[in-house]
Amino acid sequence: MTKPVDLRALPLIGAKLLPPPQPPHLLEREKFSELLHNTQIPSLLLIQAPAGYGKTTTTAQRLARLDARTAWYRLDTQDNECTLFARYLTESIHQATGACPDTRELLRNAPGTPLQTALTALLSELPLDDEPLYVVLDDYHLIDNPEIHKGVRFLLRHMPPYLCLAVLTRRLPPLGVAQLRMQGRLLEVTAVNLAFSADEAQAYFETRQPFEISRESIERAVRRSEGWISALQLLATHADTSIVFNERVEQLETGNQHIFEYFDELLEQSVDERQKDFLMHTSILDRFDAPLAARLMGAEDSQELLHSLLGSGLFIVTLDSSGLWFRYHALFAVYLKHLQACLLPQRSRSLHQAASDAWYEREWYDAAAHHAVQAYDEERITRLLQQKGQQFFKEGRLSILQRCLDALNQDAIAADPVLTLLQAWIAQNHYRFNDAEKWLAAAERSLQSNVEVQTVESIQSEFNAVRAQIAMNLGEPERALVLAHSALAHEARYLPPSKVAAASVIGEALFVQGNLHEALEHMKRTEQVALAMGAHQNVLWALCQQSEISVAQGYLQKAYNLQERAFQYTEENHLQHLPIMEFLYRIRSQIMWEWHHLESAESCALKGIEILEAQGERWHVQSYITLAKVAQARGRQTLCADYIQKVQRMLSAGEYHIDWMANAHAAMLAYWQAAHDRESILHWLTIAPPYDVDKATNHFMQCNARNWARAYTSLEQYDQAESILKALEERAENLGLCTDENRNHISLAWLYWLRNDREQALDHAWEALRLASTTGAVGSFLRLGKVLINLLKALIAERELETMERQRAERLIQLAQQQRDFSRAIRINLDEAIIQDIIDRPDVPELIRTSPLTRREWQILSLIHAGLSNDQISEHLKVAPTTVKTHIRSLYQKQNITHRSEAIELAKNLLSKIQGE
Ligand SMILES: Nc1ncnc2c1ncn2[C@@H]1O[C@H](COP(=O)(O)OP(=O)(O)OP(=O)(O)O)[C@@H](O)[C@H]1O
Repeated sequence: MTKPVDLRALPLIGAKLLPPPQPPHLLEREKFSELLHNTQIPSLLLIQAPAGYGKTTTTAQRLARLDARTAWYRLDTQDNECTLFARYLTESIHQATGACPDTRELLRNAPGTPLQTALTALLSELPLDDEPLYVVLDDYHLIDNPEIHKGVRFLLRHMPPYLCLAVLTRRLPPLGVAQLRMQGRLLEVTAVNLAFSADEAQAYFETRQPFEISRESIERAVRRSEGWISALQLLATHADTSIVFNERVEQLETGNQHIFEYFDELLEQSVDERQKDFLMHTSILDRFDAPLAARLMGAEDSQELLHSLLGSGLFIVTLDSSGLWFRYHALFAVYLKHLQACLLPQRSRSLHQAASDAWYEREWYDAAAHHAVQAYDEERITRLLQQKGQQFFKEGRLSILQRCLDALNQDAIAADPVLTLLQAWIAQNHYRFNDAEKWLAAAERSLQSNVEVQTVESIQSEFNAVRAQIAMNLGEPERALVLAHSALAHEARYLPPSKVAAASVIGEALFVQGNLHEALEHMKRTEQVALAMGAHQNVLWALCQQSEISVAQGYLQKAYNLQERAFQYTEENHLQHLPIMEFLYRIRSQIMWEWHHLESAESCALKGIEILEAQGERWHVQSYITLAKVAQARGRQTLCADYIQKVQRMLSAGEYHIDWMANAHAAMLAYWQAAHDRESILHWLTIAPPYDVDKATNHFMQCNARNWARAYTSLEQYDQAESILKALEERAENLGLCTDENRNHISLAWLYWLRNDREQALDHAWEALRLASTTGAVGSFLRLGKVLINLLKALIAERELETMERQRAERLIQLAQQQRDFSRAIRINLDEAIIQDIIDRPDVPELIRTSPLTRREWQILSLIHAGLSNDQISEHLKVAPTTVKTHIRSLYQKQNITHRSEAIELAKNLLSKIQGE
């Protein structure tokens, strides 16, 4: 028999006392630059987060920046032996400070020394006052010996004030954390803090990937990984093109083998069979508390199991401050669902049924409906729809409504007017107009034989509300008006919000017919009725429509304010995830683009994509259009081309309203013009929707006709363009479509300028400038590209502009000058060899060698030296301005710089070496 190893006497492993090596693609994290100061030292720095969240890397990075004395101790399971723990601890402190030689000696000679004695000796040897000292206990979750916890508590009670114990752990250690928190001696960092933001992820990928990744993709990756760096790292390692990258991001939702394996190992190490059972049963839930878990498990001990799992450092997120509600981390949830489907497939249905009933009893009806759908349980779905379908509709919860209806038998729907109306509204909302009509007709047939004539009439009138909206969407406002009035003639017995919808159709019809004032008044009244009814969907719709009408009238600020009201309403009623929110974000992004607030325009478009993520790409067209426009304004040609391509693909694959098409075509034409792609413009003319200036009574018909004029102008067919624009202009002026007037004058100015008709060009430019004092238009001007500079310079020189107009013109010139043309976009490539050359020189500042800059940071330093502003750098490098800021902060931190002038000085010094000055 072999003798058991005496752990107390084992030699110490030197590597356990070394700070971890820095990863090769280390990202400086600005948000931690304020963490810890040598002046204010907490007793305990607790960094607690699940595996792979960056606890070790972030701590090591921050302590290195602080340049403080650090005793690093990486624990493993062997360190549960008390003396071994005391020896390593003493050794690490000794190596960092030279202190505690006697304790070190004592432990070497008497390995059986009790922990308490050893720690007392260690504390007695530490001076009472000294420079800050950080003692890091990394992977502390591996310690489960209560004696050691007791020893650490002892240490925390008696250690000198300059000493900070940094405990890095996956789970909460029993170290009297609550008391330290109350005493103000604790500093906590959690998974929420450690998670990478989209900006950080973008900076991280930019240093790693040679290809361009869209912000959309980055945000999706961060959303799905919840900023978990290990998953982001995996994406970076396993993708060599942007297409593969995007595929990997998609996989985060369906399941990635490497991540599954990672979680397999984690479960193997940290949970027992009973805990695993808990995970399997609750995996189907989007959120849970202990009673819900108990209900699904049918077990008494679920409270204890939950408690033990929370203590095991798994990927479980606490949802509220009461600490009663939890959910699984998004990627862990994907994994658990997969495991559940493999291990307990036969239980799936009954688990979902139990969950549906439990939620129903708690009056969380959409969760109840969700699980009823997952269980394919028609009975439960029907019961829920009959009781709550109207409420879902009123509150705009259309996604769950749709999933319920999709799971039902068609005859059951046709026999029920409420279900039919719900189904028809959903179909119309998805632009499946024929389907909607089929549902209505089927119900009419089915009901005719079963109910009285009067009832049939009133049902038909309610059905006409849907038909009115369909007619509206098909571009038939006259028919829409007739149907809407017929819907308003009867009480809405089955689905009261239908009547509000019919009323808003009348407003929409008036709007597209060019009766802006009347339309606005109508929409205001509709909003009031919807508010009184608590019909959220209709309230938001009415507000968005008022915003659209205000935009058409040229009052963009008023439209913005209306949108603010809608956002506020959303917040008050917790409606942030309703599909209609995409509409609100979309119209907000359009105003932001027009005002040249590109970052906001981009983030609103991305928000729209996020909201409709589950509905499929078809619904992202409008967001993609904005993203293409933003990319063009930033001079990012590849990205713009990608979005334009996507939009084209989607337009050719499905049918879209002329409003969407005209908007898309405008972006496409602007792109082709900037890319000097005459062929695409010529081709577009062969497939473009026909225009009719007489019908250009609204923004989309105006836009469509203007697109023709744009195309003709780009192709130097000026006469055709002129006749369209002149007729459009007259129509817009008569109807008070001021934003269109503004855009028409810009187009006319451009046209005449190209045709060398200077006087007319300046007349229209001046008029456009005047109108811009109401609209605030910027984006529509900048779309002209560099031509705008000469045009406006001539205007300032040759006409007597009022002060405000001149200032506006000057601002536009400035923006146009900063704007990058596609063809002129500059990419600066600093050669690796040259950088190495600089670093190798003996006369470079020490920090350049000890805190190496990334390639991107070198580029940015050289651009700062060249005198570019942050915005210009972002344009040059084709990255977001926030990314530039992140790089600059990191650069400053590394080189201990506080002002731009110092950066310029450093760059001058370094770059002069390669330039041989
Ligand atoms: N700022 C960063 N820049 C680049 N990579 C990082 C950064 N932070 C963490 N990483 C990478 O993420 C991975 C996980 O980081 P780390 O080991 O620090 O996590 P941890 O939370 O300490 O994990 P564990 O619980 O397993 O100890 C590592 O591969 C690390 O290199």
